[in-house]
Amino acid sequence: MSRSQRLYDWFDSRLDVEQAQGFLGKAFPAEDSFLLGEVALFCFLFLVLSGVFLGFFYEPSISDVEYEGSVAEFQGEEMPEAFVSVLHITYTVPFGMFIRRLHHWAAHLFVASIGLHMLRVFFTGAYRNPREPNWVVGTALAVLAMGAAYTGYALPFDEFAATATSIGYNLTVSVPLVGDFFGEIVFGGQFPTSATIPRLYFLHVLIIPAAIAVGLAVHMAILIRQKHTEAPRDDDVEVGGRTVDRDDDSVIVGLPAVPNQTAVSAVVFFLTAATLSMLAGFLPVHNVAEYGPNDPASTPNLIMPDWFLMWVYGFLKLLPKWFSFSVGSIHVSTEFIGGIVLPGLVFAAVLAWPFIDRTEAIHFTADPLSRPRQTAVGVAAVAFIMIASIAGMNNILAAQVLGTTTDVVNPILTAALLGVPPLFAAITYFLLRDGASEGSDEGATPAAGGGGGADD
Ligand code: HEM
Repeated sequence: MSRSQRLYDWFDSRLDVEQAQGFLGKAFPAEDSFLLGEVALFCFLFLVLSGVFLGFFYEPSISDVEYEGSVAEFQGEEMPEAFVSVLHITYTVPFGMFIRRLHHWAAHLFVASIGLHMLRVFFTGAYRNPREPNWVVGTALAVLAMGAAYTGYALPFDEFAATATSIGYNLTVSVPLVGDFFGEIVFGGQFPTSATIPRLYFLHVLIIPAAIAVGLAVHMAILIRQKHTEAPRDDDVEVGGRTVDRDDDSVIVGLPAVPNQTAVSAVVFFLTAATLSMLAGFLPVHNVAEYGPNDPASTPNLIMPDWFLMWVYGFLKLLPKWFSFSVGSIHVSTEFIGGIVLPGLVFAAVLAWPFIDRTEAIHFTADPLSRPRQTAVGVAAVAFIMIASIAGMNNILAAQVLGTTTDVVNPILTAALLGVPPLFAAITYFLLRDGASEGSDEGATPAAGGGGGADD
């Protein structure tokens, strides 16, 4: 008996590997866009690993300490400990700057890949019956990912990031009746108190990652239970000596999980690692030494959230200040409407979508070109978020691009936000209408091809 066979038998007698073989042979459809979810998954892994490294050196406190590090301009100065520890990570700890940058880029790639994954699921109709629950779990994961990035933004406690984070505090306390309570829980009271950074740190390193990990476990469990969607097949497919009918939706045709799909996933893993390493090696991130420690007495000229929250900032910029009212003793402010109500409605619409676009249970994905209505809605939604994001940068657009003031560009941006999405939706609909047979969601998408496995 060979050594490998003996090793196999050793494990088999203890772990019943034989029984797991059915699971290891499960088929995974061979579609490149299905790998976006894996990129998000691997980014989360890199975030946790790099975050653990940073956690060894970061100090979640804003008590003043004397700086004695290698940045000459701060020598001997009393500064918040959180800020000092980030300078220490960046300039003194071996590989500190690299890991800090890697953590930063992994966070951005995480959110970006989630966004693209969500668009893939939307445009191919993979959210439809019976996958609505996974769409809902996914939406929660997207919110948590943004929450993780937001709570991490303020941790260096430099002037720029701390001021941008204070916008979140203002939005939180703007919620009628319960705002102050949540401001106390999340920020430890009036931003920034000595409790603010410890609270944000606690959320950033424990509560939100744990919630993401639980959400991911549920997301993957539902995926395995329901089986992955698959592109419609052109023809019957020969797999492992049996013929699978082109319309047989009880069987998945794809690569066996082990070893083929595992090899593909390994490539995605190493490509993600390589991309993040390249970014961390060559692209600097948020330069804390340049901004200096947070100074509650001053406000930086430019305040900006991260790009993925820019659309929310856009709502805040476009809503006129008079757009607020009172009901009895309850004041409904512009901050509350622009920063909480409107984004809340956007997420409510996202959550509700699979229950609006209702179908019979369906296994195959759809061709976006054969779904004029749904694709038109998707195009309008993307246009809406992009215009709102441009509005979030209205001051840069006005001063640096158009050489004018925000008073001039704001009405144009408001008109664009309300007018362009419906216009794009109408154009998309009319362009696709003739080529698609409405109601037949499965258009002429070419089949994913055979692959090596079939999974009942
Ligand atoms: C932390 C964030 C997320 C991670 C790591 C993640 C990961 C994954 C992975 C690995 C898959 C299987 C491969 C694939 O289809 O790409 C998947 C499938 C799926 N995801 Fe996500 N996902 C996340 C967020 C989301 C979001 C924001 C949505 C939508 C709102 C979503 C909805 C779905 C659905 C419906 C499926 C099943 C698709 C199918 O069967 O074709 N996910 N996810």
